[in-house]
Amino acid sequence: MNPAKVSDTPARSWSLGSAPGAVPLLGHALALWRRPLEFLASLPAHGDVVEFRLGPSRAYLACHPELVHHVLVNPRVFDKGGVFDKARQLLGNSLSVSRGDDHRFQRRLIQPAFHSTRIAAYTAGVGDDTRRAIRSWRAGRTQDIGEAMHALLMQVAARTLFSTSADEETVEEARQCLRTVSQGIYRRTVAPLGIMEKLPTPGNRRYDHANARLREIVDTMIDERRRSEEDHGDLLSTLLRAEHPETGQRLTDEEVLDQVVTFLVAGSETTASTLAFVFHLLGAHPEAERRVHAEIDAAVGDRSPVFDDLPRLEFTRAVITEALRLYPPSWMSMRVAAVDTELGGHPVPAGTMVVYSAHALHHNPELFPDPEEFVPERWLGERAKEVPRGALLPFGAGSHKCIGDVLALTETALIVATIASRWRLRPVPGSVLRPEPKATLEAGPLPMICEPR
Ligand code: HEM
Repeated sequence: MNPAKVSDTPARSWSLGSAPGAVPLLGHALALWRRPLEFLASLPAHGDVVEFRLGPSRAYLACHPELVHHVLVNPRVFDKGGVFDKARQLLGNSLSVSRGDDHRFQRRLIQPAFHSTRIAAYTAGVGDDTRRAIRSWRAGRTQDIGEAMHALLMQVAARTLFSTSADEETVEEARQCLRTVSQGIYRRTVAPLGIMEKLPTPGNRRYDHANARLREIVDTMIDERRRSEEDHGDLLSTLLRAEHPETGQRLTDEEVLDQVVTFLVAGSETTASTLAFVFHLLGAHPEAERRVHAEIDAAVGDRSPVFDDLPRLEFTRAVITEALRLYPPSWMSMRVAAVDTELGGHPVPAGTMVVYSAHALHHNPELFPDPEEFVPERWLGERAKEVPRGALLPFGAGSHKCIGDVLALTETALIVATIASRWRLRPVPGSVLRPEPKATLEAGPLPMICEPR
């Protein structure tokens, strides 16, 4: 097959390395399975492109930001195959798993719904939702901040997507279903064979039930909304009214359902984990915490923060960016070479898996000095300009770049501002952060003590 027509890899001499420590038959599969973060972060030291083996198959990690960019902006060559094909069976043909012309079509239709001018309206109630959620917090009480943020995020996601149509009980039920579905999708996409999920085990039955119930809940809301024909100013209304700019085509109810479930899966745990990491970092760095508190007090005071306050929360946003650098929720993603091609001048045969890892990029000392240190100042003023282009990649790049990035950053900043204006969260002595790399990077158990400010 002829090499595909792609924008060339940036011209310079790129080094190809091999991951050390391959085990007979398995290659590096065990290392990637058992300690994925350490394994991925160790690879850039061996080259700009590093080859590793998963059983008999060869795979490549694109380590240099320019090569990662090259992979992500050439989706016809580096295609969303592999796990995304399996995810498609689970999520329907929605934005995150579609490809090619179909993806381009969906993206054009849906992109306006995420335009920054709409985000202000979607997030208008986030501060009030957060206030309500933390009303039950008591001085001295310990709580798992990951769990608390997950519950809150589901309320916020429901508000953003469906405004007021969901009652609290239904939202909580949807949250429980979403947890089961997200974990099930992860297990099913990484499982090499499609047999295990078809067996009538209790776990599979739980997954099937949660998936059916979640879709039923969302379906009911779409149905109600279609009948009322009112514009509620939320994401669901925008999706239902979205029209392709050229063809005028709209999404069917089934397509809206797939998209909404995808937004819940792609947007809730990622944002909730980011918040948990932010509060963990603030609890561990009192000086940064003081600065965040002072900034929020000056910019927002006692009222609920809104979208327009964000420009004045510069340090708070730098803390969030630094949390996303240290703990990117989307820690690894992959593409498959659709045709024989090359990466950094090295041949990549069709069918080869090409991986990019935000975790590996963000922890590379060549890109970020003292990569393990929490330094929000990296993202302020002139210093921010020193960060190499493409080195920070929490939301990916190219045509599949996260469509919810502005929404996620806005929700995160508003929630941090609302909570930090009232509470300081202290780590429980002796508790240690152990991030869990699953479908997203989760914070794991994170007990923190609430102290009123
Ligand atoms: C901190 C929170 C979030 C992070 C870190 C994050 C990260 C990412 C990343 C890295 C990708 C690209 C994956 C790849 O290249 O394979 C992605 C895609 C996507 N994200 Fe997010 N995301 C977040 C929040 C959200 C939210 C709030 C939504 C929606 C409400 C969302 C919806 C999506 C969708 C639909 C895609 C697929 C886009 C496409 O393929 O065109 N995400 N996200």
